[in-house]
Amino acid sequence: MEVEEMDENTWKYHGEGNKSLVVSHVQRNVVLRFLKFPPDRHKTAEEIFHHLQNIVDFGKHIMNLFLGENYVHYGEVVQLPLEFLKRLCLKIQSERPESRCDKEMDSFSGYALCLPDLTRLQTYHFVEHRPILCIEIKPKCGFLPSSCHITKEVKHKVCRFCMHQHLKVAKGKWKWISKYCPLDLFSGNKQRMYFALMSLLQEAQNNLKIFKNGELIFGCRDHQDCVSDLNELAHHLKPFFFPANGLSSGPYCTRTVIKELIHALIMILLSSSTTGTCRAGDMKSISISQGRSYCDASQFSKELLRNGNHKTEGSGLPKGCILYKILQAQLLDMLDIEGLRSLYDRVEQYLEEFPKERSNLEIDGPYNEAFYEKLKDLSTEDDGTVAYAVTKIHQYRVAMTAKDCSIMIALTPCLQDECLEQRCVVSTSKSRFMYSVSLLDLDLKPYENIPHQYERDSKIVNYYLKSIQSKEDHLTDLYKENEDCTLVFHKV
Ligand SMILES: O=P(O)(O)O[C@@H]1[C@@H](OP(=O)(O)O)[C@H](OP(=O)(O)O)[C@H](O)[C@H](OP(=O)(O)O)[C@H]1OP(=O)(O)O
Ligand SMILES: Nc1ncnc2c1ncn2[C@@H]1O[C@H](COP(=O)(O)OP(=O)(O)OP(=O)(O)O)[C@@H](O)[C@H]1O
Repeated sequence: MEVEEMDENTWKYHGEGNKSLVVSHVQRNVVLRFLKFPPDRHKTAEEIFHHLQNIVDFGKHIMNLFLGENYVHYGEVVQLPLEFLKRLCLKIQSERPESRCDKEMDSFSGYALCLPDLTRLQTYHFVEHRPILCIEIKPKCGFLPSSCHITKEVKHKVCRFCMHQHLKVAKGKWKWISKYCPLDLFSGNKQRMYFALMSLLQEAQNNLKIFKNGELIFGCRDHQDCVSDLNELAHHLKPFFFPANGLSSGPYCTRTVIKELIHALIMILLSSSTTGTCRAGDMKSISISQGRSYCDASQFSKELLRNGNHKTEGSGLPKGCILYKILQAQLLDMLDIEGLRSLYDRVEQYLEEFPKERSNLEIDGPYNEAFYEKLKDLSTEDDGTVAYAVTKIHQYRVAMTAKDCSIMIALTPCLQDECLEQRCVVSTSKSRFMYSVSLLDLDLKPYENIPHQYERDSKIVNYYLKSIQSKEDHLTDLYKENEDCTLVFHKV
């Protein structure tokens, strides 16, 4: 890092999640990503350096091979002056959403990750000063598990995202249940994908954000601080999608512009990149044919059923498109948390007896070629060994990472007659864009989280079953009340 960059005024608050906080440089296309911790649980500088280096290694040696080097930006660990960090931390504090302030940005260790600013185009750097849009999508888990270890039938029919919505709304995390269903987005069927993306625009939660020139113009920083006016969004998008024509404002314009955006996103999400190395090709494809390809709770499927159509089509994803790659990584969770829990207990028991073996089992890395090779073993025949359990745990953690990552799609208009390689260009009715696709938040999920995942899974499923049941009871009561009413009515 150059000394002049150590002025806190050249950095601004960009966003944060549950585990990290990001600031972006006001001129250069880079960001700093800091870890966050509860106030009383700070780690030593050495531990933080090791944690960040592990994040870089995991991106560089595992996710890079899995997903393709064009999509993965692992960055580097940088050391920063503590005085600068103290000032930066103070400067950005007032911009942080309240719901994220239960954790503090790590300004004590002096370490952070330096990454490219993914709201900017990653393919052509000569366009740095052009206006740019970036759409961030957190798609979540795109398949229904088919593991034989599953004890609740509903998990084979309703996806985790749709079930989780009920608990989130009950807890007050979000106000309304979203109509977005990840299975629609991952279906490869353009109609279903359109419905999924439109649903995200209607209820973005933390699954959709839109940035213009690096600034958030649509989406939620927080459940209490959401910018979600589609007319306002269309106003921002109009110059990008209809640069020359005087499409007037109003509901027709909003619909037209939003439609153009969604069509562009579908084309990009389904396009196959042929560039860059992606070693997942040497891994056997994992099929989801045993599980069904639609979710019973999806509004799209319900709508079809209501119209007498009993078959929800999935066209399948083209191999090589970003959604296909993410889905393949997610499918490494072959046993479901219910099947994994006993394997975790097996490893824990072993470690209790032989605590020094933890490093040999490579639970905390190193994330290298050998670790990648182990991920390729897709067998699910349990031979009762600790080695088998550890391999399945590694695969599960990679899958969970892919279930929680985000896609960044950056779009900038091509100039008239600008001749570019077609693979990075998307055409809409009245415009042409250069685009880049990147992935963020590819940190490996911790081993220690497994018991917590198990509990959360059963909480989500039980709450869903309970709320569906009480909805059914409510409908039965209503029906009975109506019957009573009818009787009274007849008497009169
Ligand atoms: O369990 P989920 O599906 O709710 O995912 C958590 C996310 O919630 P979401 O449902 O996307 O709103 C959650 O996101 P938010 O904090 O709710 O924005 C985190 O991404 C969390 O990951 P981590 O523990 O910080 O590494 C995520 O936890 P993991 O399960 O990925 O560990
Ligand atoms: N390299 C980047 N370029 C631009 N924006 C970024 C970058 N990295 C992160 N962000 C922004 O910061 C936000 C938080 O980052 P990130 O998702 O990595 O946090 P997290 O705490 O790890 O997330 P989670 O809550 O899923 O655990 C992202 O949603 C994204 O908008």
